Amino acid sequence: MENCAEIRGLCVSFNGEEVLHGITTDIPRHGITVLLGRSGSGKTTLLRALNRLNESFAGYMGTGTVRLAIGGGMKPVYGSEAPDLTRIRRSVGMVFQSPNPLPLSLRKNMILPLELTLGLKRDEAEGRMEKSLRDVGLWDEVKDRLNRHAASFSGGQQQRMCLARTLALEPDILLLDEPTASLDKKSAELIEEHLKKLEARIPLIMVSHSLAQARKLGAHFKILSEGRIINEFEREALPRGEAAEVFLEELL
Ligand SMILES: Nc1ncnc2c1ncn2[C@@H]1O[C@H](COP(=O)(O)OP(=O)(O)OP(=O)(O)O)[C@@H](O)[C@H]1O
Repeated sequence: MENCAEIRGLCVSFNGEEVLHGITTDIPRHGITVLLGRSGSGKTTLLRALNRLNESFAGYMGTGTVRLAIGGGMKPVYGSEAPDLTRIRRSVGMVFQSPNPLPLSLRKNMILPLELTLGLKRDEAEGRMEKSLRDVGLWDEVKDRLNRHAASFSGGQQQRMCLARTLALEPDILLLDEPTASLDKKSAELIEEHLKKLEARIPLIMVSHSLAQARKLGAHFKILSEGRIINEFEREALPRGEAAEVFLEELL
């Protein structure tokens, strides 16, 4: 199976305390990979190891290797052979638990990263904005209100905008850290619907606390406990229907 990530002996510590203990795993290119585990098991830290976000925190230390399918081949993300950090962050998009719009209009939220990161001209950026907002089913809802402050939209709309803003940069891999945790059921379902469509286009690696969501979206599952992967399996291993959630719960 083609991989989007190959992780070998990954250890991460903060202030001398090791929180990931030699993780070795492959993440397939196709199908959503879901990271599950109890609170504090290291899911977010593992996700952040992929775009080197752990480095932004005080007291970080890491060893091991991570190779990602970015820029048309498998590339190390740590060490002297790695592309520069800006390039890595652009290639590995991330959507966080709560929407994080810039304190600007929705249009500026979408356009600025395209102009500043990709150097697109205004017309091109506007076109890309529309396409990405359509991808997340938001265009028709917001097209007449693009100059309104991003924070004035609903939480679900803001989160879809954040997803669109990340997708507009055309990342090679998309990381999702509990992307629906702050949303109501209906908004969460909308995001799930769009993630399901995106999986054909881009590798998605997602942390989720919702077993129902994991069952709905996951193709590959990795269960973490105390900084280690303790179980890995494919969708086919899940029992049918809601029994899948009981099965997953028992593994956590
Ligand atoms: N920036 C940081 N500084 C210090 N310790 C950290 C930092 N980030 C994570 N940790 C520690 O690493 C361990 C794993 O945390 P992490 O957030 O990765 O777990 P998680 O499984 O994502 O938890 P949750 O489901 O509650 O979000 C925890 O003990 C946490 O306190």
